[in-house]
Amino acid sequence: MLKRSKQTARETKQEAKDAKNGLFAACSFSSLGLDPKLSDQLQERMGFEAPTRVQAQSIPVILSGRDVLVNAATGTGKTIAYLAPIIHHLQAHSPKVDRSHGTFALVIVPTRELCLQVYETLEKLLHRFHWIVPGYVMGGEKKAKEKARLRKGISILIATPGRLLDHLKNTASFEHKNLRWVIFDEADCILEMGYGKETEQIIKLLGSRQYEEGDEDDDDDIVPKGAQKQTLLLSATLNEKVNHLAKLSLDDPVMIGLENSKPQQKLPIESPASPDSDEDEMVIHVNKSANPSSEDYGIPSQLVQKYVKVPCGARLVALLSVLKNLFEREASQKVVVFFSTRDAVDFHHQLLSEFQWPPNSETQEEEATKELFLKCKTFRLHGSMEQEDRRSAFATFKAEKQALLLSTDVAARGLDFPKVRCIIQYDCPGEATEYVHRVGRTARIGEKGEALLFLQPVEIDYLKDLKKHGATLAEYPLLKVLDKFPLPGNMPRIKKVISLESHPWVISLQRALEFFTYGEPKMKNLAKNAFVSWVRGYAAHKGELKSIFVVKKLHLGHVAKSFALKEQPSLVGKSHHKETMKRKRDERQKGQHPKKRKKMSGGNSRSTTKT
Ligand SMILES: Nc1ncnc2c1ncn2[C@@H]1O[C@H](COP(=O)(O)OP(=O)(O)OP(=O)(O)O)[C@@H](O)[C@H]1O
Repeated sequence: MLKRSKQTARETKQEAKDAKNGLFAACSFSSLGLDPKLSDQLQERMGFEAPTRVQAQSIPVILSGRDVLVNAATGTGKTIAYLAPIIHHLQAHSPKVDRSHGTFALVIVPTRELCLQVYETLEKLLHRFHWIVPGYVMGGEKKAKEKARLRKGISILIATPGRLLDHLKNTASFEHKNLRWVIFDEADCILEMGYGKETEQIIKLLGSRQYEEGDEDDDDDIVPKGAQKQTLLLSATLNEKVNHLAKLSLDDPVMIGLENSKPQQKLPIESPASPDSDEDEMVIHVNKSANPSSEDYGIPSQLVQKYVKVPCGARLVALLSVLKNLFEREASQKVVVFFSTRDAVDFHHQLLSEFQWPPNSETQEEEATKELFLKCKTFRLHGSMEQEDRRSAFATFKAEKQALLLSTDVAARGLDFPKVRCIIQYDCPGEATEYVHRVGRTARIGEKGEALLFLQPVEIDYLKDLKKHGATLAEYPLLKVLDKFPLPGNMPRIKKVISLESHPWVISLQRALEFFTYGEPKMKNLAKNAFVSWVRGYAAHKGELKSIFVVKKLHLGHVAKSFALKEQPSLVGKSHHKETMKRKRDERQKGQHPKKRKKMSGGNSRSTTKT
């Protein structure tokens, strides 16, 4: 037995080593053409022994001034790949860059947390180049303070699209006539989040790619006339959806990591307004005849991907059991759980922060042995939180060694939390791209990691969709894990469990959770709100996924159970309530028993913003 576990440990170590070997290039940062002080900073101060492959491929091309599209797996170091060449050029700039020259480089990112993260990396990189000023502007911050910072001058600016557009339109002192680099990090996400129109306006307001010849000479204008703006688009899931943005912003781009794309071609700067209208002008073109099943996204090879099949009514118990098992197996680790709505995050956060175990204590001694069901610190992150709470949750979770983060998709893109061992997708992501980014919060830079996707039996076809994109998942042995837990009191252990719901551990934990939820009006309200928004979110799945996540197939009583509610709240909106009543009336008239068909009747509820 011991021999086998030693062998498994050896194999895991070897796999991790292989992943690292495949990730790094056999060269040094300085051999890529970066300034020695900058290479030193990367190697000595930041501890990066060698560049990753994507860095080795991208840095020389970006240094050469070409526009670039970079598609590389999550956690492969794309941030350094675009920041290092910019710093290389700026530190050598003559005359020496100072605040009065305004902004030279603009990095556009989809979320506030990513904005702060890129800013932190930039600060570290600029350690020896104090005259280059980093800065950020983003939603949730005080505009007046940002205006003051922009007036003073920021050399490299990180921004979220909405706030950037606001400053471009309304902050006269925002100096950007020396702008030389525009970077869209997580380019596809910026568009998917509905920032398409803002992005087009930003591109327009920043002006054409070419600095106009013959402009009046200006002392602060230090970019040579005729020089070109350089634009970079990066993501782990660049696909045909970014074509419109690519056509608008890129000139003769070099593709990195887009093997199926068309060869480089010269593209018109101004393109027709309708996205992807002309196939010949597409920048990213997935060759479907070479790969008829669709495009593969880069998922780290060392990531262990699993799914757990759970009937709806047992979902909550399964989640708590999986988490307890994870933290009992390895106390010192970090886990992220993704939910589809903000209300669901709030409910589960409150529950996990307060729910104690064992549930029934009859004596004082038993009461004294009670402890939190999950002993780790639990954090939450979503878009309705106050900016300060968001910032603090993000920073604290990053620094913790053992913790759990419950989040919406706001944490799915780009965030780099060190040492996250496991990603749980309790609510299914939308498209496969979101799956890729969520799981990409673990197994970063060659580290090991696990990902677990929760699916109801009726949703199992989602696995086929993932397979089309190169993700193959093995089944998680849930029953085996449930069997490990000691049963409270004198509950008999049944030898053969027929269904998951009849498992004694599931029954006892579900009962305790419902007792807890009904113990406090606040908890019950959180559960009801979470139930309502979850059902709406479920109804909002788009495109082909609508045939997998069919709201009509939901048993709302079981959904309620998954929020520790004993019965289905009649809160899906008055229209739903009316519909249910009408259906029950119809069923009675037809002589059917209403309880036999307790499915969702209407599928027209729409989700609120998911993040
Ligand atoms: N050459 C390197 N050697 C070691 N670590 C590195 C190297 N380059 C970057 N890193 C580290 O790797 C981690 C991932 O980097 P980064 O966040 O840039 O990845 P990414 O490719 O942008 O991921 P995502 O697609 O999820 O946004 C960071 O912690 C970063 O500091």
